[in-house]
Amino acid sequence: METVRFEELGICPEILKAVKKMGFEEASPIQTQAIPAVMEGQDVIGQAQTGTGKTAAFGIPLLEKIDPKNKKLQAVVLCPTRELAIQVADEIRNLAAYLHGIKILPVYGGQEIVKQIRSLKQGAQLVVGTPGRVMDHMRRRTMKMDGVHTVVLDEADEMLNMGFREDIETILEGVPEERQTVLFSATMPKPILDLTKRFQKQARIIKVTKKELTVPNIEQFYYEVRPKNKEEVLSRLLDIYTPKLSVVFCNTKKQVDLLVNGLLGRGYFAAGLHGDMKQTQRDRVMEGFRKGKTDILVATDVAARGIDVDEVEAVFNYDLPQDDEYYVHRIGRTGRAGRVGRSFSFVTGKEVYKLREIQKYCKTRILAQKVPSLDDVANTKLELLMDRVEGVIEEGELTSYLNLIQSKINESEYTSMDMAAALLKICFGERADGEEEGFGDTGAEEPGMVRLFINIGKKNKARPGDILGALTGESNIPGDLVGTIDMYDKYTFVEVPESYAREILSNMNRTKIKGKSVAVEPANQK
Ligand SMILES: Nc1ncnc2c1ncn2[C@@H]1O[C@H](COP(=O)(O)OP(=O)(O)OP(=O)(O)O)[C@@H](O)[C@H]1O
Ligand SMILES: [Mg+2]
Repeated sequence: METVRFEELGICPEILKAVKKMGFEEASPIQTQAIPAVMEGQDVIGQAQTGTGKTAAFGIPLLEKIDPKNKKLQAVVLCPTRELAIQVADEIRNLAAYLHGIKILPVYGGQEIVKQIRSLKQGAQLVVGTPGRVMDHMRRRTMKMDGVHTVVLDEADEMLNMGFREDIETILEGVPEERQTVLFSATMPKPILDLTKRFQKQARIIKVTKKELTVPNIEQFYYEVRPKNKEEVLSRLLDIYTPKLSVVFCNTKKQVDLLVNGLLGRGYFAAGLHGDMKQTQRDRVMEGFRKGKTDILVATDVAARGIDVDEVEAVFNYDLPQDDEYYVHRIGRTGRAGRVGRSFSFVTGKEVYKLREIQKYCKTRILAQKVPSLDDVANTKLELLMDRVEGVIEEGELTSYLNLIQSKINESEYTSMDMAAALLKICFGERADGEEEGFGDTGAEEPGMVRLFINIGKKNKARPGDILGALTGESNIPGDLVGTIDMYDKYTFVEVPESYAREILSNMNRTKIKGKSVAVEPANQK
């Protein structure tokens, strides 16, 4: 089905104005089909790929159906995670920017209930919430469901899955039976679809049919990786593809914490998100990620569904997801609203069979890739640096530098080529004309260890013993835990347990070895 203009969908001028302001030019296929159907009052099951605007597909007709003069609660959207509830409420609020008298409120666990009750008392007509908290408010009678005419289950298959099903039943029992019930998701497994009859009346299935479940504008790759090498491979891919923002999915909270520490130790801006964190901390992490202060979000499946952050250019399955559907949702955090994206999945041993199964389920191609070598990484870094050089030349304003070079050339035998090459070598320290083939590679061999680069200065005659002394003295790290100390010319590397890496990084810059200040940085710094 062709896309159409929003003007053709019978939407009120206020919402049309908001849609324009949000930069939507035409309605997506799911919006084209679902908006009129939901506006008419039909029960709908809407299935369309990730990032294709399902939120507005139910958000717009919901707003059309809310009577601003009636201050009672009229519609409820249920979402599986707190972050998604906040996001969906925000998107609907944007759509309602020019409508007066409609109050939209997100309610979710972990947020102060007293504050929520106060807001609810002021009369919200649309609540976007997580099931647990909504049930809580229903029990307290702070959410009265007798005026609710529409219920939306976003990520419906997840909401009707075992973990949420009972809660959803309880909530729907509290809502008048003549309600409209609307379900949306990018995936709708058959067993769940069979279940929907219990909640809906003659539901109309609107499926934006596509051969594949995943979005075609996501390039999908996989790598066969040994578990202990995953972190190293991840950093190489980050360095080579330099995604603006990325999401890395792990299967356990513990792995999330471990990986965040590892990435921080390597000099990346990473933050973790999982269910054991306090809500205030979760909110802070999401805010930092949305603003681009953190460029790598390491998360469990709490971030797999619905989360919409424009600039996510890569998704990593650090661990392969347990369910096929989750693969679709996880990689769908990139390539949204027509943008391009890439996904990288790590498989170990027999998981390669699991990957084939995922491929079959999604009807997509996931291409096998060779793990990039350190040389590949170095070449990319050099290319990026050269791009920057070009940019700076284009910008101009180089006169004072040109004069400096000219005078240096006049007083020596060097050519400008020599100077440029030398400057590049200084900027690009580690490469040293390729003589250290595979150099630093061993850093990945020792699990749990982080490689740090210590610049002890040219004239410092420090020996490994001195460095070890300073390291252990400053950071309380037991001497026997320090791995190799490699000294190459004036470069010194140490391997230390990642749990100490951060401490060392913050302490060592204030440390002196043999009376000279030293600088420490992660060896693989971007
Ligand atoms: N018609 C449109 N034109 C351009 N952008 C749109 C349009 N509709 C929605 N968007 C934007 O596209 C992005 C993705 O939308 P949304 O989050 O609703 O996707 P979704 O289909 O719910 O995906 P998921 O299955 O991952 O939840 C959002 O940033 C949204 O603002
Ligand atoms: Mg969504």
